[in-house]
Amino acid sequence: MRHGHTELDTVTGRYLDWRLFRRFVAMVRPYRGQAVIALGLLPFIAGAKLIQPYLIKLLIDNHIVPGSLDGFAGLALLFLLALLGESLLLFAQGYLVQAVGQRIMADLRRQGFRRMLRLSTAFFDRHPSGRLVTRLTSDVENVGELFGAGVIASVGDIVTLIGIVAVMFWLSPSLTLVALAVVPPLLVILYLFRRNMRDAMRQVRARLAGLNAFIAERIAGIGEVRLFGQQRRTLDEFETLQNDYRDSTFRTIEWDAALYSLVEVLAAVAIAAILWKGGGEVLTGIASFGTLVAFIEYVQKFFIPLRDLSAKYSVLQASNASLERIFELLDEPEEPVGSGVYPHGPGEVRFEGVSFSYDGKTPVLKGIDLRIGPGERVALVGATGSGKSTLTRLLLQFYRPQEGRILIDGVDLYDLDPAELRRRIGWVSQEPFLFAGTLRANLDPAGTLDDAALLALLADCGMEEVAERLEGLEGVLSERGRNLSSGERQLLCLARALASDPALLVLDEATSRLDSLTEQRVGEALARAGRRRSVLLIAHRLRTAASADRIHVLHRGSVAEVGSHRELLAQGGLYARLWRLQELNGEPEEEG
Ligand SMILES: Nc1ncnc2c1ncn2[C@@H]1O[C@H](COP(=O)(O)OP(=O)(O)OP(=O)(O)O)[C@@H](O)[C@H]1O
Repeated sequence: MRHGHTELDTVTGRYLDWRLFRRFVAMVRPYRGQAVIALGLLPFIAGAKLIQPYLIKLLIDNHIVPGSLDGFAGLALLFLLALLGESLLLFAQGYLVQAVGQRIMADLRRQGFRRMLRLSTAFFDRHPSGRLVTRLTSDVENVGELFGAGVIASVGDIVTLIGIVAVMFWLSPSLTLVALAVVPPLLVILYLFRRNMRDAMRQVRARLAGLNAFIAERIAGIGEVRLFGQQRRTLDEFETLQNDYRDSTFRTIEWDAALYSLVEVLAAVAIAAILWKGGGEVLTGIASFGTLVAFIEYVQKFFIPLRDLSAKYSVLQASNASLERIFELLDEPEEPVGSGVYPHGPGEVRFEGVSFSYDGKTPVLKGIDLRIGPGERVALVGATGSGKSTLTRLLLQFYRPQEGRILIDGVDLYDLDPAELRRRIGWVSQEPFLFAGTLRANLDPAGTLDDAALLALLADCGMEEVAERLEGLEGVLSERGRNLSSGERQLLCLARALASDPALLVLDEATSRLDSLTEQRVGEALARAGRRRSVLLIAHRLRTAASADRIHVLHRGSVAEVGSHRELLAQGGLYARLWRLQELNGEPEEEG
């Protein structure tokens, strides 16, 4: 099970993909004003930072060493102002960067979620929900970091570095060369760090996605976890996943700590070398004491951006995986949609030679011909897995057949706007799904019906008591409608399907969870409702299907028999056998 998750969260081969990165930078465009201000503040921040050691040098050389207080206070005040200025500018810049970063994150999440809502049903068959949640949460956050901690801060570091080296050269080229002598070993350390850190960070992210997917799946199936006594095993699998995640996090911490301490050591070596060489220059009068002190300050400031730059470069590289995952989602082709209006004809539905496979290999429906005339009641029966629900999913444009056509009043279904199509088809699926929210919002998502109509619908579907218990239309349903029984959920879904006054009603085992009395009552309501519209009915209990105008018997994805109940019984084929079997099992005969 564990591998099922981690395999999906593979660490990709590429490190930093500049094409993706450029695309990310394009996302900053709407906020370029703020981004430019944040960048524009960088030279001022660097200036405020760099002037401080120089002011110390002036204080020492012009006032402390000669013992002159003239102008001392002014310089000291300037030093204080430089410190304060640096802090204020850093605050303003940090705020701007974070604000832009958060906006980019919100944009990415919005675009990702909007895209998800437009993707084909097949996409969701392929991607576990936990992983999709991770893309819109942690992946987006990683990418948000790219802007703030990554791009802008790196530019800041580069500006500071260039400034420091320039000032050091200006003050003393010989001391600068001594300080820069530690740069080659530093580069080796930074190279090793970068290579190891980016791998470790990408592991962290991949493992977090795996952990999230696992948690989401097990929470969704918590009942089954308990039912099969799998708590212990689930906890063990969780522990393994989370230990892997923790271990990969430890690796990043180790590399980070190692980098910090090694850079400190090199900085100390550089300072010692400057003290040695600079001390001699001070004694021989080549350099002033103030220059030496300022140099030590500059060297310390020189190592910080170098170290940070390297750390940020690894963040940037590691974010590639997140960028890749987000853009992959944004590039996922949307479900192709037609734009035609629903025909205002009598409402004939026709399947012509329709074949379909979910994976493109295993055929699920084979050359289906089926007609639902205006106002007709057509039933689909057949063994489990014979393709009945799949046929209804094609009718709702959830999937597209590989062969054949589905026509509504002669118009190809795939030329129609799916939103319009789905409004005209009332569908009650085998697994009724309700959203957390009020009874009203579930019953009439479009908000088009008044209270009286909604209450009448509920009464028609035998839901008065439930509505009373929930204290009316504003009564709240919990997630997936868990505070209703499965039969009650089915009734509510029926009422919801009828609420839009559909031209065609598709009932996929829509009354399978009801007791006989309720089923009879709902059956009458459906028969009343069905008088004004066509009905496609799927039923395992044949007596539910018996009253249909025509019954199609599906067998392994093909239509094996077609006819009315009487005709099929007379044929003595599959349907007749099934009917006899159900009779023997005590299903009351009820011929239509
Ligand atoms: N999303 C899917 N991805 C891949 N295969 C699927 C998917 N949904 C269904 N199938 C396969 O398609 C076949 C037909 O499934 P379908 O749900 O249409 O059967 P059914 O006749 O409605 O069965 P039941 O009576 O159990 O509801 C089955 O073999 C099933 O395994």
